[in-house]
Amino acid sequence: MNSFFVKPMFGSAKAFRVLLIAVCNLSFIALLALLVWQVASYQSRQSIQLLTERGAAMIEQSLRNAYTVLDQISLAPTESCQDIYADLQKISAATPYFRAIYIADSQTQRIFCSSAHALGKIDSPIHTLISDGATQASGIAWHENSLISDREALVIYRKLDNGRVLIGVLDSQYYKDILQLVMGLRVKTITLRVGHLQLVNQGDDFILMPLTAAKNNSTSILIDKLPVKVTAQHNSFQLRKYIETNLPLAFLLAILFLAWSSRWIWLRFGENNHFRQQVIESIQQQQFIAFYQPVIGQQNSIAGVEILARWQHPQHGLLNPDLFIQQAEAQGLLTQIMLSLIQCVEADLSKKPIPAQSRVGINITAQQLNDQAMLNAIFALNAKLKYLDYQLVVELTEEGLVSDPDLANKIIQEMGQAGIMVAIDDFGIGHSSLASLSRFPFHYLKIDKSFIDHIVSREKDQIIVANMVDMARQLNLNVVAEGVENKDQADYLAILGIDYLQGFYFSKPLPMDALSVFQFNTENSAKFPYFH
Ligand SMILES: Nc1nc2c(ncn2[C@@H]2O[C@H](COP(=O)(O)O[C@H]3[C@@H](O)[C@H](n4cnc5c(=O)[nH]c(N)nc54)O[C@@H]3COP(=O)(O)O)[C@@H](O)[C@H]2O)c(=O)[nH]1
Repeated sequence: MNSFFVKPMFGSAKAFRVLLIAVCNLSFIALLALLVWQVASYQSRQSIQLLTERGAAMIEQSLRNAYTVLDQISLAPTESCQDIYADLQKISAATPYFRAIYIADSQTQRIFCSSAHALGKIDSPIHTLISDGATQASGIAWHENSLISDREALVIYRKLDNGRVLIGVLDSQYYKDILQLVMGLRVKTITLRVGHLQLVNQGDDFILMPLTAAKNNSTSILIDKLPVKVTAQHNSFQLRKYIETNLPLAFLLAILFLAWSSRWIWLRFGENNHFRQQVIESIQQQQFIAFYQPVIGQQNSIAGVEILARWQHPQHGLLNPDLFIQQAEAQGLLTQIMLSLIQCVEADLSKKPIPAQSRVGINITAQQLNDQAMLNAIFALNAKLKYLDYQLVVELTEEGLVSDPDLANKIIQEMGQAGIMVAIDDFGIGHSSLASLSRFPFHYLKIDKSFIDHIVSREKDQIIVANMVDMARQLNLNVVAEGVENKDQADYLAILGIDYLQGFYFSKPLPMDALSVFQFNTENSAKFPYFH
């Protein structure tokens, strides 16, 4: 089966986590890209808006100035062109964006005076400059040529009460320069719309053309009280520039997010975290329960039990401690499990399911000797068991005792003083079993199953076990043989004079219900007697 589909017992498969990280991070990158695009578009729009407003403000300022200039010219109705020609020339020359000033008569619809013609004399229909013939009080419009040149010009006029019409021809170059300077390369198309015509940039130059609909991605500013609109169409170059500006920050964000989210997903859906969460939930739901393996004594009856933890897992069923004790200890969860287990044991044993004065063995790791909460629980359990007339036996393996022998010694002594017996578990397989025996004040010695497995057939094991028993006698220690699986082993060990036997031949570890009805001489147990 594809490993992707194989769900580990605790946590998700690596392939699943990698896929989750990839999906999550790709989605984030897509979102980030969209965000960068949106921010850059916004910034670009804002900058174009600002530029357009600035350009429109400059154009408005110049147009208002131009009207003010026209308004300064006072014309008596009878004044002839010769009388005012010099003034017209002076005003026109002094105002930078004026190309010429003309005077027309609205009655005759003729232009009769010009600052740009010799002696001011001109005779031209008013329509050559003002298409509506000055029917309004004032106006402004693009004109494809002025009367002086064939270059386009912006024409403004003011109709006076006396029937004269003052016409200002403004240099289009001036407006082109404003637009070019203010907006330059930053916009794609710049349009100065006046009346029915618009001045539009094309390449480096501007052309006059009929109005077209403004593009979607453009910004327009209408100048107050004038039919003049400045429109700028956004430039993709500008957008790209803002995208590039935002990229370093986006890149940094992406790196931070990718690192953080990958780690989070890995841990959150990883075995350790999953395991931790499940353990915590299971403790709350009291899913750590105690099984009890009977220990058979010389009277061929239950002399005691060993408490063995089981995890009643909601998905995986009943789990043996090999599947969780080590991992729990590595994650600092073992003591919490043990505290929960002890609660279960106290409740179970309060029903007195085994004979009075039975030994009740509990396994604790050497590391837990450093754990005050664990020690407190052990001393409290001892008090409760004493009250129930049971004897607590703490089973320790030698590995770890040696890491801090002084502390271990102190605690074992304190336990002894409190009436707790201490057994050295799995005796004989460690590096320094004998040294441990000499160093620590044990009460029990539990011979490891590996010496019992071949006790009937292997002479060396027979010699070793016989010497262990002999040594234990001399050291005044009780001896338990672990892992007795058949009658031959049990018979052999009984003859050797072992105090207690424990193993599947007598009984597997049992839940409390089964333990309370367990009978040593029923069909599920070995025949008795073993001890002669
Ligand atoms: N710190 C703690 N350690 C604990 C606790 N509960 C159990 N353990 C340790 O987990 C190891 C595995 O325990 P378990 O799967 O319960 O196995 C025990 C017996 O079922 C097994 N056994 C007993 N007799 C026989 C037998 O005849 N044949 C056979 N194949 N197995 C047998 O041995 C285990 C008990 O061993 P020991 O502790 O050395 O007496 C085990 O190391 C437990 O110590 C806990 O609460 N805390």
